[in-house]
Amino acid sequence: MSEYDYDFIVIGSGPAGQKSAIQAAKAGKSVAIIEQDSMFGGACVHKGTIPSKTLRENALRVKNMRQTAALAKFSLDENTEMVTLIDRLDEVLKSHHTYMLEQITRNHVVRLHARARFVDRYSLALTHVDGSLQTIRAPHIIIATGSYPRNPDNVPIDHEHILDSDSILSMLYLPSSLTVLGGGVIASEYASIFQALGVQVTMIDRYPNPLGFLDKDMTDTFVRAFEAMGGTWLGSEQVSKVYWDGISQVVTECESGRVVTSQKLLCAAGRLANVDHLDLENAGLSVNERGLISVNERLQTAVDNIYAAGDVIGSPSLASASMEQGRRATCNILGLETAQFSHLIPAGIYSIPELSSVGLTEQQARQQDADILVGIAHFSEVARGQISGNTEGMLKIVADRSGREILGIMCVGEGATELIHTGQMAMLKGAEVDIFVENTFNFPTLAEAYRIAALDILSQRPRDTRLSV
Ligand SMILES: Cc1cc2nc3c(=O)[nH]c(=O)nc-3n(C[C@H](O)[C@H](O)[C@H](O)COP(=O)(O)OP(=O)(O)OC[C@H]3O[C@@H](n4cnc5c(N)ncnc54)[C@H](O)[C@@H]3O)c2cc1C
Ligand SMILES: NC(=O)c1ccc[n+]([C@@H]2O[C@H](COP(=O)([O-])OP(=O)(O)OC[C@H]3O[C@@H](n4cnc5c(N)ncnc54)[C@H](O)[C@@H]3O)[C@@H](O)[C@H]2O)c1
Repeated sequence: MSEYDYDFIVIGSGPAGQKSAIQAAKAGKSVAIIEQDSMFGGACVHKGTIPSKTLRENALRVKNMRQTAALAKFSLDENTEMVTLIDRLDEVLKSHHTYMLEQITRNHVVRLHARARFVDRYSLALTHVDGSLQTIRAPHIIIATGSYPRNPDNVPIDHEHILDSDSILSMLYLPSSLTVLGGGVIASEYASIFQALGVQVTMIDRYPNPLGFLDKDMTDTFVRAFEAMGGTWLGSEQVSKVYWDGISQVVTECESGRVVTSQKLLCAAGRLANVDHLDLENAGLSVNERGLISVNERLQTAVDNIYAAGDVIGSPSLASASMEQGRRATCNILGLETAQFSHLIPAGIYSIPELSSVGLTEQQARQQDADILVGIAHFSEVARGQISGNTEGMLKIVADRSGREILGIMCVGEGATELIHTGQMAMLKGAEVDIFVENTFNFPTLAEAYRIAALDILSQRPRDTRLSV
């Protein structure tokens, strides 16, 4: 009899854990996936990606209604229940949950509802919901335990007035005003979504611009659009104290002396790796200085039979990247061939308006060479943008100084997170800027923006290398 219960044990059922388990099962291995939550799917399904994007759909509807002259002043009243704004969430979650469970069952992955901790490098102790204990062993263990919101000491989260990204959607009513602490991805998405719903939103961050990893033109467009909806962006402000006044307001004090009051506050100040209950030291593991599990390029930890994937290993902390890391961790253990991992991972921010980016920003590219060429297409120049009234956006292509090699592509505006993939594929295949000029696009489409931005670059090329355009 084997000394092991399974070939593979995966801790965590988020995007990283799921894809890791399915890949192992497809390779004919016996697999157990352990999830402490009653629901399967991790933060992505229950607290993050899917719930926030469901709310966003309704916020967009409200925003689009306001574009009709007769409804320009339309607003939701203060007693609007949050459930009406995420009315489709139950349906979306149920169908996603069913799809995931069917996939797990179809592939004979054993699902264990328990909290796992290491006993040694091959063994895990499971605490089941009824308090019972079980120990299971496997030669290969994958840690995919994800992350949870970081709550700074000076922000007393009570999940009623002062909320984090896990509890924000549990508010009963749409608030009249909301302070959003942070200028990162979660902050920008929720701030613009709530502002589009008519909530008076103030965003506060210690940095001068939100989403500092994105191209400055993109974030400037985001801030302009946010402020045009009535929102307030307060950059370069360090929050010193947050408290509920006990009556009706959350008070946010900044080191500059500025005081902001609002009905609710959302703290979106980053996320921390979920490792607290794992007893990593029993397996011979520890976390790095950022509290993350360090892995090598094969996603292997310092203990050679233990791999890790997803938010628990840090950046880019995306559902999209976590899935791919989970799959690759398993492939690496099994010696299955995978294409080289591409670092061209797109960023997609589901704010209003959407933002998306792949490769270098204009600022990053200029640091390497001041003479790069940049082509811009405004959605207002694209027939589809004019027809749909979606004229707020722009697409930018950053090319090398010859105007041929594509260094980066970024887009702001509705459809940005989809549009980016056309450029991503061109970059992955090493195509030159000309590909967007020499091929036919459907008309009218927003994708035509690629052609316009590429033509903009072609017109700036050194004379002898220009195409006839
Ligand atoms: C508000 C919000 C919006 C987001 N939007 C997007 C988006 O639009 N696009 C995108 O790509 N990404 C988005 N993300 C990021 C995305 O959700 C994460 O990158 C992704 O969920 C990480 O996947 P994971 O598998 O590493 O971990 P998780 O999804 O966090 O799953 C980890 C699972 O492990 C379980 N677990 C932890 N410890 C144990 C233990 N000891 N025993 C058993 N089980 C355990 C947890 O209960 C959890 O279910 C968003 C995140 C948030 C918070
Ligand atoms: N669409 C997406 O892909 C998506 C959506 C949501 C979340 N996510 C992922 O979730 C992760 C967490 O997102 P996040 O927005 O919480 O983190 P983040 O690290 O992106 O942003 C945190 C922000 O909070 C600010 N901050 C922290 N403490 C502060 C203080 N005391 N005063 C003022 N500002 C302060 C920081 O300066 C930073 O800008 C990200 O890594 C992201 O990849 C992705």
